[in-house]
Amino acid sequence: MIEAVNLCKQFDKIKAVDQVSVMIREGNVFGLVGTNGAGKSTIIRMLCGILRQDSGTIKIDGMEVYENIDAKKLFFYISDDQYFFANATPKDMKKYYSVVYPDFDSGRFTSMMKQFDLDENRKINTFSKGMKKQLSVICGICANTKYIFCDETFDGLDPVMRQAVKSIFAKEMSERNMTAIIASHNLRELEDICDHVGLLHRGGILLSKDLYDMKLSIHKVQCVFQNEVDINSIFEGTEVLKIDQRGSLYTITARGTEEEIHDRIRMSNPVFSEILPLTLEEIFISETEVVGYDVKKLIF
Ligand SMILES: Nc1ncnc2c1ncn2[C@@H]1O[C@H](COP(=O)(O)OP(=O)(O)OP(=O)(O)O)[C@@H](O)[C@H]1O
Repeated sequence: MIEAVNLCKQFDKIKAVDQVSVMIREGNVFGLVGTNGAGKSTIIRMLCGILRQDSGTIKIDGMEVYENIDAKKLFFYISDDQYFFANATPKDMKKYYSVVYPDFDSGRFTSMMKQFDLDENRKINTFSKGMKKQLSVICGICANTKYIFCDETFDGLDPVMRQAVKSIFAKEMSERNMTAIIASHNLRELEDICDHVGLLHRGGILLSKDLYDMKLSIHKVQCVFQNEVDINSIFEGTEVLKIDQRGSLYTITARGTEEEIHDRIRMSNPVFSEILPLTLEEIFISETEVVGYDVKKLIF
């Protein structure tokens, strides 16, 4: 488990990270989403022990991470500006990582390179940006670490490759309970892979939720009633996040289980009612609107 409590980091006058606390459970995929400059990379760099926090604590499996080799062996970090040795080939990087990570799977590295159609013997500095990203992902997966930190890893990959990488991640999670922390400025990118999303804004966490819980606890219903109704009295005692009315058609987003919402609507004799699926984007918009933020400006 990774546990960070009240992390703060300041660069001169810039408060890059301000009192951030996160708990990342084993086997989970934690998405860190936020605009440019929100503090995502700074948090990941602190979690990896590259930067030292000004205050707060970070524990990976109970160990401090800064300058602690035992803790660092537990994870692989794919940074947004990946580093490879000058003039190195993928084969050189494989040799290097085999020394750093005791469980590095060299056989798998070779077979994944073939699968991704990358040449192990070609100089990495002749690779395209996307090819370098693919190589980093292959190195990260083959390191066989318990945790993997990814900073904008899907950026720069074409849509087919993005899906391929996501399914490799999903397989690692189901087969060996790998835990991933993925930073992205795009919420849509995280929707199909994350279990938990933290929304970062100006160095602080605005919202941090389990996607499963979120999807179970907010619903959108579309309905038409026979007579004039007072929506607020139908939903009395529960929080209505949004009401949209077009003629006699209401679209209501409210907190509650599917059952609870259906029951309330049914009591008012609707002509028609249907629960509609909510995207992660809509959930975030609803959740942050109620605390006074226009999330569309922050992440879309
Ligand atoms: N080494 C540094 N020196 C000075 N300021 C820094 C440094 N690293 C980050 N910052 C500042 O800290 C803030 C957060 O930066 P960070 O790179 O963590 O954001 P981010 O959310 O990862 O952004 P992006 O999506 O653009 O990569 C920014 O204002 C940035 O200018």
